[in-house]
Amino acid sequence: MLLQLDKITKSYGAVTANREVDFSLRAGEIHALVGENGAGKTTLMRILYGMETPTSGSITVQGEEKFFSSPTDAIRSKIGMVHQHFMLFPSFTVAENIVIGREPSKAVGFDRKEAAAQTEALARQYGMPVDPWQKVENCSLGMQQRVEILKVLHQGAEIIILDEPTAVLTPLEVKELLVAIKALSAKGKSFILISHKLQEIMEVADRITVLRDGRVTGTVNAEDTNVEELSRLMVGRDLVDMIRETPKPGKTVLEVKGLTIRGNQLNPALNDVNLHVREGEIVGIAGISGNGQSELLQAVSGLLKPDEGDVLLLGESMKGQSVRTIRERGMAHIPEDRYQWGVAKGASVLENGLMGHYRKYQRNGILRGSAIRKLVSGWVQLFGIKTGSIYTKAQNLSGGNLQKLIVARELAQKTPFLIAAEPTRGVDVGAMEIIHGELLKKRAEQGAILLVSSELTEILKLSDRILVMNEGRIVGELPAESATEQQISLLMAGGKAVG
Ligand SMILES: Nc1ncnc2c1ncn2[C@@H]1O[C@H](COP(=O)(O)OP(=O)(O)OP(=O)(O)O)[C@@H](O)[C@H]1O
Repeated sequence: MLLQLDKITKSYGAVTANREVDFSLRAGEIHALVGENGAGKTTLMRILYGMETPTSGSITVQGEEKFFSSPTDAIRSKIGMVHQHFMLFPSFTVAENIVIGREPSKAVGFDRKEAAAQTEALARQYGMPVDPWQKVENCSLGMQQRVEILKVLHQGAEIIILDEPTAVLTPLEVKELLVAIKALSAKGKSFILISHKLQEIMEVADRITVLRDGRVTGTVNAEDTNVEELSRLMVGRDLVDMIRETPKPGKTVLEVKGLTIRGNQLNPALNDVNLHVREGEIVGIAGISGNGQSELLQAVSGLLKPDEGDVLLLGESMKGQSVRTIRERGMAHIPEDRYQWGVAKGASVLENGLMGHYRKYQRNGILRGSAIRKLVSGWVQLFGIKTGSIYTKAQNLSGGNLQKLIVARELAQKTPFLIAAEPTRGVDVGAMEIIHGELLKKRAEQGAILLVSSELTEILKLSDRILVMNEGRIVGELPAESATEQQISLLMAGGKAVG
């Protein structure tokens, strides 16, 4: 046994994130940690990585009890962590990011060539190809993920914590990452893997520990369980398959005409994009991230001014209109990056619940306190948002619970048009079921939804029509009832549709 966590408890005031958690890791093992949003997975790993101090309990590494007061302590004990959000310096090269903190030096200053050589050697040794000289901001997300892992390997990690490592990767990048993790574990490295993607866990994990409400509800060998049993252990009930009613599309709500954005270093170009979404319809956009989906959504929501083309909402041109006006005319927006666009982290759950829509909840310039509190408390219940109270700061919510708050706020607006970008990123299987149900309810109420998701299963499950984007263009449209993952993947990669 390489690592043992004994009876770890962590309380934040009235909230207990971990309750007497026992967890162990063997050398060369891949041990998955699963559980509902807010179950306490990230907190437990932050404790192991020295970012938080446990209220009680102990950590033993290779038979020796340890007290970590910072990540530097944990790194010294050969523990590395790759966080949910990349922690790389975008303007630095791959090699610079990998050696940071342990930079090779020459007589005067930093030895770039040696850093690149070390990076190449590490990449070769562990079969994780990267380009040492490439700036991180120009790397694909898959490559960035490899850089994160190589960085902890460069620090000498034997135990590697991966917190939702596949959340932003394409299906191919996910496959490559899982293969790399397997290969590393065969070479003796041990992994703790947090993920909501139970299928992936079943593919790579040796053992799986389930957390619920901060407690361990069970540790099982992967070969003795299956996805259904895991879901049940996590959410405490069986999940039900949703019923999708036959679409009854009405009049056009959103029309995008010849939308063109000349690209620059930050934004890839958008080339003559045309699409429409009707009442009672979900139009899904599939594509490898970075192919113009973000720019399309930003242009539609008024965040980015296009060079050419127009966006019509309910028949009216939104050219030159502010985001506020577009929202007031009938748009709600679940943004793809919840931290950058979705919330103000230092504000409370209640304040975030109003954000962008507070004008609706005022009378004579004064916010209607009790009505607002009732409203936001209602969402907390409906979506099972785990929070100390509605006055808790958003930054203290777990990632998935923050996502549920944003989804609840935007769905509650009952607007004719909704942009749903990665609506279930980082949420657990139970919450995913609820969010999908709510999106379908909006469709049944004749709402028009533009869905962008890197999860093909989500696109296929929810969409009535599927558009595929590649290099800033719509390269294909497929009816959802006959589209297959293979067809979509081929189009996403720039191929032609078949069948
Ligand atoms: N600094 C903090 N202050 C107050 N409460 C916190 C703090 N950090 C975490 N929590 C609470 O502890 C609980 C566990 O959160 P944690 O982030 O560990 O969950 P998780 O299982 O990783 O969830 P997710 O799957 O959504 O990432 C949540 O209720 C969260 O709101």
